[in-house]
Amino acid sequence: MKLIFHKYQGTGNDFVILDNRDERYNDLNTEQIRFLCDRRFGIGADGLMLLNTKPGYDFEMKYYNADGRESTMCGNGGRCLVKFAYHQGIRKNMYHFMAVDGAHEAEIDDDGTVSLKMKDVNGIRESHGDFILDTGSPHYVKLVTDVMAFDVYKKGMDIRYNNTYAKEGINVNFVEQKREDEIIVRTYERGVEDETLSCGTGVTASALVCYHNERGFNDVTVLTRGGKLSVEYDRVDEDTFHNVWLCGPAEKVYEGGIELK
Ligand SMILES: N[C@@H](CCC[C@H](N)C(=O)O)C(=O)O
Repeated sequence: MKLIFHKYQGTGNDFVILDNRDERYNDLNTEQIRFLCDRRFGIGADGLMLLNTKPGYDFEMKYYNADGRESTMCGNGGRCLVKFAYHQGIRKNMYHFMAVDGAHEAEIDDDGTVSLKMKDVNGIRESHGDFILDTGSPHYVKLVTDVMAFDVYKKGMDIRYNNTYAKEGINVNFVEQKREDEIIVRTYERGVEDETLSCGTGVTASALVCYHNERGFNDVTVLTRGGKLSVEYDRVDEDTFHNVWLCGPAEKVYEGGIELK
């Protein structure tokens, strides 16, 4: 079978996207998705998404990690899928789409920036001075100094595979506070089982942990190895966050065809 794919990236978090509105890719299996995401034998990507139809919404997002398994929400993926929908002719002032963690809104600015409304967050758990929260995907956040010199792969893997998280997995973020409203984040991603250049739900989790206004509106600039994002939100109380928006670039890289066995 010849498969037509589209490659997108959001701050270096890269994705294979398939237009599945006619359901032609419904039967893709784990092995095939893993092959498509393989950087040596396939196209290469951190994850794969299907653009599906969904009654009552502009579209549905289905997300798979590079290991071929369907996973939880992907923030950068969601932003890339909105840009893809726009390029496929789905033109809206405000997009409404369904994902695994519920309904999302998104908009595209004149400069191409894609802003995605994330789910409300209710609850941050503290453990040994680190933080655990769910921003659509599960995240572990650890504050460190000199994050660019940090061994993200080794330390991330140690946490992701410890007894507590080994079975379900968790994404692990290492965060350096640069200024009151600016942080640097590096993430070890579950399902990729490596550091990625950026992780949207991880950036969001890190920004919620690093609030600067005790209550009300916060706007945090987040630097990743793949570029700059911003996270805006209202801090309702200690661990309740509403109106959480993840904003940044999402670009088409190329499109092509590949033979599937
Ligand atoms: N890169 C994503 C997160 C994708 C899901 C994650 N790997 C998981 O399995 O939890 C993002 O931008 O949020």
